[in-house]
Amino acid sequence: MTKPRLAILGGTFDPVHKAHLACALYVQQLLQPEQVQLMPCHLPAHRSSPGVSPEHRAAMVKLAIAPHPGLSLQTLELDQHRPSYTADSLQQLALLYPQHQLLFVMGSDSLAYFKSWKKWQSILELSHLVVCQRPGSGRTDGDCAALLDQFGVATPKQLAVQQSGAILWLDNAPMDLSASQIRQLLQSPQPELAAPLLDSRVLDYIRQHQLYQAM
Ligand SMILES: Nc1ncnc2c1ncn2[C@@H]1O[C@H](COP(=O)(O)OP(=O)(O)OP(=O)(O)O)[C@@H](O)[C@H]1O
Ligand SMILES: O=C(O)c1ccc[n+]([C@@H]2O[C@H](COP(=O)([O-])O)[C@@H](O)[C@H]2O)c1
Repeated sequence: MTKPRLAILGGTFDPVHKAHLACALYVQQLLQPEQVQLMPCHLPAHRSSPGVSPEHRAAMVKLAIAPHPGLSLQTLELDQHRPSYTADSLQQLALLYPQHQLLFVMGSDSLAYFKSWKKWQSILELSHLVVCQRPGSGRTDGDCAALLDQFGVATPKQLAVQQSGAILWLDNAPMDLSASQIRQLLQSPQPELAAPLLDSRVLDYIRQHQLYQAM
């Protein structure tokens, strides 16, 4: 019998935007995990601190996923007040969900520097990687080529055959947007340009709490 799946989309979500949601929904539809959990990191290990608090980032994720059954918030990293490392989080998730197959979801820009992540080999021992295409990061960029050579490019069916260690390169339509672009727009003289890139509830929350404002 095939195992139930749990997909995890890790991120800073500063703020969560429409490409995150599109990616999560694409994975949900294609791979039918029991849930796609959006897991905000507490302190990213690899970049400067987020613009807003973990509480605000989590609240925005909750609002963005509210209309989508099957998408949920995973607070494991937020609950631990320390830098977040994916290998450690997946280790904990494997204990919490011993019956499940874990799928770690990322954008192709993340795969491009995956070999610099802490214990990246153990991530592939604990989960499959599901890679959502992002403009500017193709199969030959950064670490992608070497990883796809070493681990192969899996099909959705192949994910069922092995418990972990496969890389699935999705055929999603790439979406050219980022949280940094949104933060910049929100601080620009035309903050309304950020509106189409965000779920409307998230935009309302940002306005209500006066987040990402120009200093
Ligand atoms: N437009 C996108 N297409 C595909 N994947 C994306 C896109 N935006 C973000 N992701 C992926 O979602 C995950 C979380 O991303 P993150 O929260 O850092 O958002 P971001 O838009 O990349 O933020 P920033 O611009 O601040 O770096 C990462 O794996 C990232 O690659
Ligand atoms: O564990 C690591 O070494 C590591 C290094 C870089 C990124 N990550 C994770 O990758 C996810 C996306 O990161 P980011 O910066 O695009 O938000 C997020 O869950 C991070 O915790 C993890």
